[in-house]
Formats: sequence, C-alpha cells, structure tokens
Amino acid sequence: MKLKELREQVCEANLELDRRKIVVHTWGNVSGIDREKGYIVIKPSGVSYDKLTPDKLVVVNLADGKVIEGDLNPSTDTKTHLVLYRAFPTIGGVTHTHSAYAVAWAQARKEIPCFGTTHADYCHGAVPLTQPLTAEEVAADYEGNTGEAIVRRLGNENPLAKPMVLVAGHGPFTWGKNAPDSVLNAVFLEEIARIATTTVMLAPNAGPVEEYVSEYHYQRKHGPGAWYGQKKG
Ligand SMILES: O=C(CO)[C@@H](O)[C@H](O)COP(=O)(O)O
Repeated sequence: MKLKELREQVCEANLELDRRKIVVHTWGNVSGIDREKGYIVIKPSGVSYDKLTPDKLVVVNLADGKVIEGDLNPSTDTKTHLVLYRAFPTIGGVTHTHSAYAVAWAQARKEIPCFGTTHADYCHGAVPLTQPLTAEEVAADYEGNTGEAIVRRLGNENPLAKPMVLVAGHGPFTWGKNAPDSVLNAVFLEEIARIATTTVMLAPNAGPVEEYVSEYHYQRKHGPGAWYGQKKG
C-alpha cells in the first residue's frame, strides 16, 4: 500500500472512533502498519478529531520508534503500538480508546467472561486483563511496558482470535488485520463490556457460556479452528 493510501486509511479509522462515539476529546488513537516498508502511521498526539487530516498523521519506524515523517508528535501510546506490532506479526492495525464500559472493567481489575454468543463471535474466550505494572516498569518505560504486559497476557493465543485486552487500571487496546478492523474490534469490545455490565447486574453469579457454544459461534464466524491460527477452510 502506498504511504498516501495508508495515511488515508488510518485517518479514516481514527475519525470512525469519533463517529462511533467511543472516544471523548482527543482520547484514543489508531495506527496502521506497512510491514514491507517497516513503518507505522499513527494519530498525532493531542489533535482533536475534527482537525485530523491524513497529512497530520505521523510515520514512525517500526524497528527503532524514530519519527520518519511528520511535524507533530506521535501519540503518547506509540511505544505500546510498536511493541504489539513486533510481537504479533499477523496484525495490521492497533486501536486504543478510553471507552467507558471497557475502562470500567479495566479499573475494576476484572476480565470480561464470555457470557454469551455476542461476545463469542468476536473474541475466543474471556477478554483478558493484564497484570498491573510494577513501579519500576512505570518509571522505566510506561508505554513500552504496557505493551509488554499485553504480550505476556496473550501468551500463545492467536492474537487475531483474541483481538482485545483490558490494561489494568487504564483501558482497552484492540488490534486486527488492519486499522479499520482494529477499530471495529474496539467498537465490539465496548458493546461486549456494556452488555456484560448489565448481565452481572441482573445475575451477579452469571458464569461463562458453555465452551462448546462459544467454540461453535467463533468457528461459524471465523472458520474451523480459527483461534489456533489455522486458515479458514
Ligand atoms: O491513554 C492515554 C492517556 O492515558 C491516551 O489515549 C490519551 O488519552 C491520548 O493520547 P494521544 O494519542 O493524543 O497522545
């Protein structure tokens, strides 16, 4: 993909956060990657969505995090995005928001169990919660260590089958095959969190849906064995 096209795709993905009302003010950020050219394109820091244009996005080197092109500072969360791209070679886009219901679960330090098929269609199993960072990790490199905590928490899971995480005390990060896909997963996560909040209010002891139901729904949508990284087939 040409840089101009990637800029346009990532800009549109950022604006979609605002259109879908899952961000307030300038909170949140979306990036996309060109793995052949070895760079990401990410939202500039602190720029309101109504002023965001493709030329304002910042191009950052995947390997060393240095700005390749752009007059503005890249998002404060850029290092977290970079850690995820390096650890998950199959992803093409990353989204971070402070969407209210997902942040509430992250602040409550609770992962979101797969209570039903709506969740199962988009995330294999529970939406995971990271371990809190240590004081040393925060002081040394908060954003980079936030990314490392996410990677540790995903373990051997196929990231495209579990494309969402709650960072303890902070909020959601999602990813996908490209920037628009990562935004869709952010929208799905906020809705999953909203429904789960009502579920536990109605039934405080609610448990996850049966594994065979969850697996059926995920496979129906993504193909047999998709969460183990196998191709649809
Ligand atoms: O998580 C945070 C701050 O805690 C960020 O999402 C900011 O809310 C947006 O920062 P920029 O992308 O504008 O630098």
